[in-house]
Parts: sequence; C-alpha cells; structure tokens
Amino acid sequence: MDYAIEVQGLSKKFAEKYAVKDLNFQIQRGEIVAFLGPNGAGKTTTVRLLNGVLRPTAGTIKILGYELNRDVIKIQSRTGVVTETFTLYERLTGRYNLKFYGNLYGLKTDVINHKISAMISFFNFEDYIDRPVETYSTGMKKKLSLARALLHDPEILFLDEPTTGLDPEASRTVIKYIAKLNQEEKKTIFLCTHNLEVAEILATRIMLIDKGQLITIGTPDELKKKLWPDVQVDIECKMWGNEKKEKIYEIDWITDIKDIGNKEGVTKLSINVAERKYIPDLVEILIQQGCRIFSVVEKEHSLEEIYFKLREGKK
Ligand SMILES: Nc1ncnc2c1ncn2[C@@H]1O[C@H](COP(=O)(O)OP(=O)(O)OP(=O)(O)O)[C@@H](O)[C@H]1O
Repeated sequence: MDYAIEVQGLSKKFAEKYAVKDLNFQIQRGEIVAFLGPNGAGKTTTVRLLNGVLRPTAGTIKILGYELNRDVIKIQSRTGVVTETFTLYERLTGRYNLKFYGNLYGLKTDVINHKISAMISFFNFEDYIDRPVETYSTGMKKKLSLARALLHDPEILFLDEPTTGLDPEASRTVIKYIAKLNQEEKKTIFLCTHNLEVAEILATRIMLIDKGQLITIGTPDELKKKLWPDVQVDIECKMWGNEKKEKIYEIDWITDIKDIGNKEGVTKLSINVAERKYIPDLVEILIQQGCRIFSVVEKEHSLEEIYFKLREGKK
C-alpha cells in the first residue's frame, strides 16, 4: 500500500523522558486525520519528527514512500507545514514574504504571481498584502502562513491549530479552505488541534495520543461503535404500563431500557438496541403494545463525547 505517512516504532526521548514512545500508524493519501490529545501528550513532538525538524530516538518514518532520514529535501518539497509559531519575516510585506518563499521553492515568477493573486482573492488579503507583517493581527498572520505553506502545491499539509486566534468568520473561511484542499485537490491533511468542533467537521479519522503513546486511531463511526456498541434511542410515548415493559425486556436485541422522565403524562424512555436496523421494529412493537409515540430520536455521540470517553478509559 502506498501511504502518505507511515510510522513504525517511533520514539523520541528528551534527557531521560520519552515525549513519544513506540508510535505505529499509517495515513492514506487523501485523508484528513485529526491528531488529538491533552497538553504535553506529544503532538508537537510527533509533528516535528514527521517534518524532519527532530531526529527520532528510534523508529522509522516514511512520507510519500520516501524514508525521512534519507530523502528529507525531496519530502519537504512535497509537504507544507503551518505551525503555531509563524515562520514569516515580520519587517517584510505579506506579498514579499510569499515571493521570497516562492523563490525558495524554485517556483517561476509567473507561477508565484498567479498563486499570490489567487490567495489574495480567496483570503481577502487586498487591504494588507502590501503592509509589513509586523502590523498584522494573529488571524492575518495565520492566513498568510497557510498561503505560504501552499505555494509549492504540497501533497501533504501539516497544520498545527489552524483556527486558533481566528474570529468566527476567518475560522469558517479557513475550515472551508482546508475541506476544499482535501476534496478538490486531494491533499492529505495532518491536523493537530485541541478544537474538537473543527476536528469533527474536517476529520475522516481521529488519532488520540496521551503520555506519548497512541491510544486509538479510527473513523468517528468506528470509535463510536467501539465505545458504545449499542444504539441508544430516546422515545417519548404515552400509555406505558409495567406489564408491557416486562414483555419488551424479553426481546434479545433490546439491551437496556431506562425511564428518564415524564412531562405532562408523556414518558421519556431511553432504549438501547443491538443495532440500528432494529429501530423500526422497536417502534412497531411499542405501537402494538398500545403506546402512542410522540418522538423517536437516535442518540448521536459528538466527537467531544468520544474524546472524553476515551480519556476516561485511560485514567
Ligand atoms: N525540546 C524539549 N526538551 C525537553 N522536553 C521536551 C521538549 N519538547 C517537548 N518536551 C516534552 O515532551 C512532552 C510532549 O510535549 P509536546 O510539546 O510534544 O506535547 P503537545 O501534545 O504538543 O502539547 P500541547 O498540546 O501543550 O502543545 C512534554 O512532556 C514536554 O515537556
């Protein structure tokens, strides 16, 4: 399999302490993977290892099929990085920064100018592209950093907290742009973030790290299935008697029933079924038993719930 990123037995020790230990994972081309974990978990260290900024204590990293320790230059020409610390020349204008980096990547002048024009119109840079970067707000710098990382049309983008410090509008623009880069240009995106909402919108897979070790990796659906094997359905209904509840308990695909409230004679039940396909059967049985159904809602678990449940499991 031709992976975008392939990591085996990756460890990094600072003095006597492991910042990351024995990481193993593969990321396919075209994925957006959200890399999550609490402060000090080892995210930045992992990204710095993947970018060739740090040397591993042990393990191997392959990016786009190349060994990082052998072909770092080749890899860096095909990857883009946006970190929290901006690598921009503050005294120079935004336009000059982009031109400078474009030249560094060996791009032709007309390609650079074309790219800059496209970025100006997408990110609304018109008013400040010709001002020194030191006069920019955090959000402006963030957008310029993203533009800079994309100049050479990289196949993989490493993004560290791409929306921190952005106002809601700018944040939405950046999220939309990341989704577009992935969907239309098939870029692989390694997204390091504490923002679970952003991760939920963008990520095709979630990777959780804690104390330098990989806790889990999977699609949100896979993780939900693992954490909550049953499907929870909240039902509001009327005419619910105990003798009827007994009958429901005899059905083997119903795994739990909880009475969670009553409002104006309408009972709220939380019923767990073994699989989603049983929801229509459940409704039918309740109706047969004389229940009058007011609402049926399948419980959706947010990425935030997944995150905390996984973290709970580690304590
Ligand atoms: N250069 C360094 N020297 C010594 N220890 C380091 C160094 N860089 C990171 N560490 C340690 O490695 C561990 C992982 O740090 P890292 O910055 O990778 O975490 P993180 O998940 O990015 O955290 P945050 O969410 O706070 O940014 C921490 O215990 C940190 O103190």
